[in-house]
Amino acid sequence: MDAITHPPAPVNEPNLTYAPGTPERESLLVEIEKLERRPKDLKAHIGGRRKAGGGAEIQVVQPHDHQHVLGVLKDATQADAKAAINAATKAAPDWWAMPFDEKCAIILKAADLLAGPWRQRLNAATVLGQSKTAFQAEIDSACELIDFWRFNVHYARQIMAEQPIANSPGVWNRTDHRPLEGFVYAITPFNFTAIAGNLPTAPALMGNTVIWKPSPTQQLAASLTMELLEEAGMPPGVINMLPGHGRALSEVALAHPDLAGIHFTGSTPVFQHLWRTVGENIAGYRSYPRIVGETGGKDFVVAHPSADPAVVRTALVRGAFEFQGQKCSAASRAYVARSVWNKMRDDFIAEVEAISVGDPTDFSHFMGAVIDDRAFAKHKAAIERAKRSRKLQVLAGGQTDDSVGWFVRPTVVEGDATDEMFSTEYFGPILAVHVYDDGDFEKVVAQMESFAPYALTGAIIAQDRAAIAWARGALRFAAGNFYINDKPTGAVVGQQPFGGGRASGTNDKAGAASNLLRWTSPRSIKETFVPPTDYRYPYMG
Ligand SMILES: NC(=O)c1ccc[n+]([C@@H]2O[C@H](COP(=O)([O-])OP(=O)(O)OC[C@H]3O[C@@H](n4cnc5c(N)ncnc54)[C@H](O)[C@@H]3O)[C@@H](O)[C@H]2O)c1
Ligand SMILES: N[C@@H](CCC=O)C(=O)O
Repeated sequence: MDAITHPPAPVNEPNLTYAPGTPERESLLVEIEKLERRPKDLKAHIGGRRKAGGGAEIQVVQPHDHQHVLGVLKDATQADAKAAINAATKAAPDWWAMPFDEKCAIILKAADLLAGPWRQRLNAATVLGQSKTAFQAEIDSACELIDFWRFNVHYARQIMAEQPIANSPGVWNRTDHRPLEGFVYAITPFNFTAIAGNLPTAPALMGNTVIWKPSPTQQLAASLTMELLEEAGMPPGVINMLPGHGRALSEVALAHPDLAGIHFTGSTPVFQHLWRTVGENIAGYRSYPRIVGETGGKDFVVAHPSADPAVVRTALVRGAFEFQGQKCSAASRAYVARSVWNKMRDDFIAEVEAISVGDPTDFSHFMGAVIDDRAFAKHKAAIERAKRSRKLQVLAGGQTDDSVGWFVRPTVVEGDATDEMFSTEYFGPILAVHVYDDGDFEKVVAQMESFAPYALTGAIIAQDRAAIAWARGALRFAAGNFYINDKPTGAVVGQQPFGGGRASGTNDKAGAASNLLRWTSPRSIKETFVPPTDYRYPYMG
């Protein structure tokens, strides 16, 4: 019989500093050099075998040096999709039968491999493939993914232990936390290696088999994550990874009767397209697919007249421009009281103009390049429109250059709070600032609360406790992650469960029990020890 066990309690993985002379800095550079040497063949993983997809070739390049090819993948076709779904279906019975402790051990081993021998390989892939600085890669592809894996094991065990609290005399009630019946389709974004690693593994930990489609621009780190999981002992067919754009894959997966769930992170329009397609196909599924999606944001910082200008300045620089503003949580609109703005404006603009942008393998840079030519064109168009607008003024940045890499300077635009700058997600290093008269604090909060359709992250910066309390209430539904006197980015697994409402997603909170619960379908079991043998009740006399 299985014992009731206690795996190690989760603790957050500490961030390494990468300061000059540290061993982590040296070993990251060694891994960067290895990955840069020759392009990697980024194959599909289907039923434990590596296989080239059958579609068109796609090159994965360094965003900060777009002539430098890191790897090549082939877009997955409908035939690849069918093969992957068959592999997931075939692997399911053995995976269901595997004891839960063994599933936990695979995930905990993956976390330890990543904390140890794989750390710098995955960080190097994230630096090169997604143009993250060493520190931005460390908090993502190392610490956050390790945390997701360790904390998910902890939360999954809490779910498994959850049992009915009452039993009538002679009865034992139990809950069987079953996986879903069918496969889970995990679709992941370019911007976080940790999110890409979490979305397929969370349903797998709960006993499901998975089809994983990473973003083409994150494929280098995704392929290494898959290799790491195989080294940790993930059995063939439990997670099947198909590279590419996903269109052919979705044509098959979203129409398949065994689609049991979608675990998505990415933009709001793509999520709405997936949901709409599921709606159209609803009569054809064996069960109602679970749909979990964390999507876009237009995240805010509100600075009250009592705010410390230095705190506002730092929260805006880090919150808006780290990783080129390509965090769903990035501060992209700020509302600053005029008295505070007057004290911080010049220092803030000077600080933004001094930010160094370039190849992130040069550790002196604070920012790298934006992810691809599409993102570059979108940011450039938004900046050019701001330059032409009479309602807006570009105060800092505004320059773009795609000759070597897709570089966009951190840009600050001041102006009218009803402009689309304050409601559209550009997903780049563009911060819109609205300066308001100190007496208009409550009026401005009322306007910005629902001006954008999103509700992901937001921050209030103030020293006046009554203002903080009031804003916390007034902005209750405006953000799923709300910060007081801090930047709106950098949620930590186990500390600030992450996700938002409104157009930002289903708010199932990645890395929390509420997310894992979506990948189970509980069965209630009642056992009667001495069952009745006479159908008549006592009242019948
Ligand atoms: N809320 C969050 O937790 C969170 C976290 C990270 C990123 N995001 C959001 O993600 C977006 C940026 O990431 P992105 O550019 O990778 O997003 P995206 O929506 O362009 O792509 C996300 C994924 O969907 C895939 N995809 C697109 N069409 C598809 C289809 N028809 N079938 C299957 N897959 C398809 C893409 O290839 C990619 O793998 C931003 O909007 C950002 O706010 C949100
Ligand atoms: N969880 C991350 C954002 C993930 C989205 O891109 C943060 O809190 O900054």
